[in-house]
Amino acid sequence: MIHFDQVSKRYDGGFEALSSVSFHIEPGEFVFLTGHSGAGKSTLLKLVTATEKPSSGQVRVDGQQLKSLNRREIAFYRRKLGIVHQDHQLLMNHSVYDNVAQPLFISGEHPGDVKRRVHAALDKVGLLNKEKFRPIQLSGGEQQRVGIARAVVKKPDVILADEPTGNLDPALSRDIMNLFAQFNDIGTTVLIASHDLGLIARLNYRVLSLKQGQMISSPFGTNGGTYG
Ligand SMILES: Nc1ncnc2c1ncn2[C@@H]1O[C@H](COP(=O)(O)OP(=O)(O)OP(=O)(O)O)[C@@H](O)[C@H]1O
Repeated sequence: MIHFDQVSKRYDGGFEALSSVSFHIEPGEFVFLTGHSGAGKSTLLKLVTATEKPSSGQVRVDGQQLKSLNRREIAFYRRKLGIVHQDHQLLMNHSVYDNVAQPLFISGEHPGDVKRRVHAALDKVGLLNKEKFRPIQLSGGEQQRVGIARAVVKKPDVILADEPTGNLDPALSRDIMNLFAQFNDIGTTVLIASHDLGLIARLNYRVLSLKQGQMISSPFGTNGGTYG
């Protein structure tokens, strides 16, 4: 589903954030991406979302060579991705309902479908009773769940999450991971960047580890990895 072939990313200014990274993730896999701060995790995710382009090498997702896509094709490509940000990036002046509906409004869905799908997504994350609230009226964990509902409302093929449990306590972090596991159970490919080694160790998923821009463990295997 996600293929990196000898991918390097050098930012303007010359810093090489990723160096010749190769790995692949099969459809329906659940994979953690870990590494110290600055190791290149967010950069790797930005290459998958086509927010950044590789300086060299190839990124293919679901058979599509990302560097050959034009702006319109990138917007269309992103429809198959559900992206969860650490800081939620919610619209604070809008209701929970409107936040979750946002991707459907953007893609011009029929209003009847919007309501059905938003309610299904909110139900999945346990927030159906808070659809009229504004994000500011919710706890951090609830806000993160709104972000997840927004990411999954279009039934993406791939969920990408950058430190989705960064500010949450251990119990809430487990709840969030369980949610991702539920989406994975129905076939969604999941890639999560996380520092939380304790949480990762408790879950039996493949771990990709980056160290100073290099992939240092199990790029193709199925066992866990560490970084040090
Ligand atoms: N737009 C940019 N321009 C220049 N350098 C950048 C840019 N974005 C990231 N970098 C650098 O690339 C390196 C990798 O950054 P990245 O955000 O991918 O790391 P990370 O592993 O996600 O770190 P963290 O866990 O702290 O979020 C860092 O040294 C960072 O300073």
